[in-house]
Amino acid sequence: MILGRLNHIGVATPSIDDSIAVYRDVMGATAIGEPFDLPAQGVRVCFVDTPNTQIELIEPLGDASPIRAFLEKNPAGGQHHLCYEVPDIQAALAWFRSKGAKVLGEPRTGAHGTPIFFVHPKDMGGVLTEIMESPREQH
Ligand SMILES: CC[C@H](C(=O)O)C(=O)SCCNC(=O)CCNC(=O)[C@H](O)C(C)(C)COP(=O)(O)OP(=O)(O)OC[C@H]1O[C@@H](n2cnc3c(N)ncnc32)[C@H](O)[C@@H]1OP(=O)(O)O
Ligand SMILES: [Co+2]
Repeated sequence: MILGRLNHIGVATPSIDDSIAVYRDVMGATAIGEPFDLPAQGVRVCFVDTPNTQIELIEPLGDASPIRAFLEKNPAGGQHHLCYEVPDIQAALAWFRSKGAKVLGEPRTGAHGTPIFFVHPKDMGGVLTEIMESPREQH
C-alpha cells in the first residue's frame, strides 16, 4: 500500500456559508470553490484551497447524514476527517482489511469524482480516515 499526499482535511460545520466567511475574511483564503450537494453521501461540500492541500467544508444534507451525530456532539463543528490519496483503491481496501481495520462500507464515488472509503476512527488512533484514489491524471 502506498500512502500518498494528504488530499484534504474534512471540517464539519453547521453552516458552510458561515464557514466560508471565516476562511475568506479571517484566514484570507482566496480560492474557495462553489458549494455543491452530494446527496448520496449526505453532505453539502465546499473546498477551500490551501497551497498544499484543501479544507473540505461539509454540512449535513438530509436526515440520514453521517455527520449529524458529530455535530450534535460538536455543535460549532470541527475537524472531522483526514483524506489521503492512494494509487489503487482496491489494493488499499485489501490492505486495510488485511490489517484488521474496520472499513466503513464499500468504495463509492467521493467529492473529487474518484472512489473513496473510510476507516473507522477506532482503528486509526481516533482519526476518521478517508482513503481516496488519486485522480487519473496524477498516476
Ligand atoms: C464522501 C464525500 C466526501 C469526500 O471527501 O469525498 C466526504 O468526506 S463526506 C464525510 C462524511 N461522511 C462520513 O464521515 C462517512 C464515514 N463516517 C461514518 O460512517 C460515521 O461518521 C462514523 C461511523 C465514523 C461515526 O458515526 P456516528 O458518529 O454516527 O457514530 P458514533 O457517534 O457511535 O461514533 C462512534 C465512535 O466514533 C467516534 N467518532 C465519530 N465520528 C468521529 C470523527 N469524525 N472523528 C473521530 N472520532 C469519531 C465517536 O466519538 C464514537 O466514539 P466513542 O468513544 O464510542 O464515543
Ligand atoms: Co472527505
